[in-house]
Amino acid sequence: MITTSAKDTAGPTIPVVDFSLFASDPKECARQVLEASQNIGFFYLKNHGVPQDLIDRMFKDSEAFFQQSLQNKTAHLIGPHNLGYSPMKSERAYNVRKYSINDDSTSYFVRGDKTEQQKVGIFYRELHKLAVNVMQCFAIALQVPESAQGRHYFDKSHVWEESSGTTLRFLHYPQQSGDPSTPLAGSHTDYGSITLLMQKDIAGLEVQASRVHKNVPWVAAPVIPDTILVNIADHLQMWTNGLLKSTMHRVMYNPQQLTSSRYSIACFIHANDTTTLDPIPSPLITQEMRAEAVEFEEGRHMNAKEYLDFRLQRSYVYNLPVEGK
Ligand SMILES: O=C(O)CCC(=O)C(=O)O
Ligand SMILES: [Fe+2]
Repeated sequence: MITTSAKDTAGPTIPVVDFSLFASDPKECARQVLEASQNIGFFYLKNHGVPQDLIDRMFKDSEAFFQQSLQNKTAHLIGPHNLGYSPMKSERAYNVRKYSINDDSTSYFVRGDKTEQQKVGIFYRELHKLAVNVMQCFAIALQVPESAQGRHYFDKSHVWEESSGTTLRFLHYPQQSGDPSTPLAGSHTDYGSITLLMQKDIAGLEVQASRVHKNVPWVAAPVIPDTILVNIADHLQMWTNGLLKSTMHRVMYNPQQLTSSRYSIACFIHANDTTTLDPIPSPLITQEMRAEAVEFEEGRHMNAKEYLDFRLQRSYVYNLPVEGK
C-alpha cells in the first residue's frame, strides 16, 4: 500500500483562528470555527487565553515524569477507569481525570509536589474553560434557538463538576528509530466533543483532509508556537448528524526522534455522562439519519458514558503488556 506523506505534498493546510475574536466579535469567530470544522475538522487557536508559561510548565512536568524508571511509572497503571500510565508500542501516556485531580495518581505524576499538583488542576480547568467557549462558538454557528439556550446550549452538558469522560492525557513518544511510513499512533477519531492538543518542538501529527475522498493526502499539523490545536470529535459528529466531521488523524515518525523524544498534551473534552448523542436543535441539522452519520450509527441512542465505554472496550488500551521503558 502506498502511504502518502504529508511532507511531500502542497495541499490544504489547517487554518489558524484568532480566538480574541470570541470576545470582540463572537459571530465572526463562530463563522471561522464552523468553516474550519466543515472543511478539515481541525483548527489552531491563537490568543486562546491559556497562559503559555503554564503550558510550558506542564511539558516540564511531563518530561520529568516520563524520564523516571519503569517501576516508578507503572505504580499507577491504566485500568478500566482510563486513569494512570499506559505504555504502548511507540507511545506512552499518563491520563488524569477530572475527579482524580486531588488523588494519589496525580500527586504521583508530579512526584508528590503539592504546588505542581495544584498547577495541573489549574491548567486542566483553564483548558476546560476554553473548551466551553469553543462549544459556545459551535452553538452560535449552528444557530441553536434561544428556546434551547442559544449559544449556551452546550454549557449544561460540559459542566466541570459533573461526571464525564473528560481526560487530560500527557503523551510521550520516546527517542527511537522508526519507519516513516508506519504510524506511531494509528489513524483514529477521538471519542468526545472536541480535543485540545498541544505539541512541543517535534511535529508528527497528520490529519485526513477528507472523510469522503479517502485517497486525498494527509495534511501535516506543524508545531505552531503559542497555539492550541482543536479537533472535532465523535460527539459533535453525532450531534450534528454528520454536518461536522470527527476527523481521522494519526502520528507519524519524525526523523528528529532519532535524537529527541516527542511530547504532546491532549485534553479530550467529553459531554457529561448522561448527555445523549442524538442530533441537537439547529436549523442546519436534519433530525433524520444522514448518510454521513451512518458510520456512527452504533452511537445513536447511547449516552456519552455508554459511548465511551463502548469505544474503550474496543481499543483494549488497558490489556496491553508493559514493554520497553
Ligand atoms: O500526539 C499527538 O500529537 C496526537 C495524539 C492523539 O491523537 C491522541 O492521543 O488521540
Ligand atoms: Fe487523537
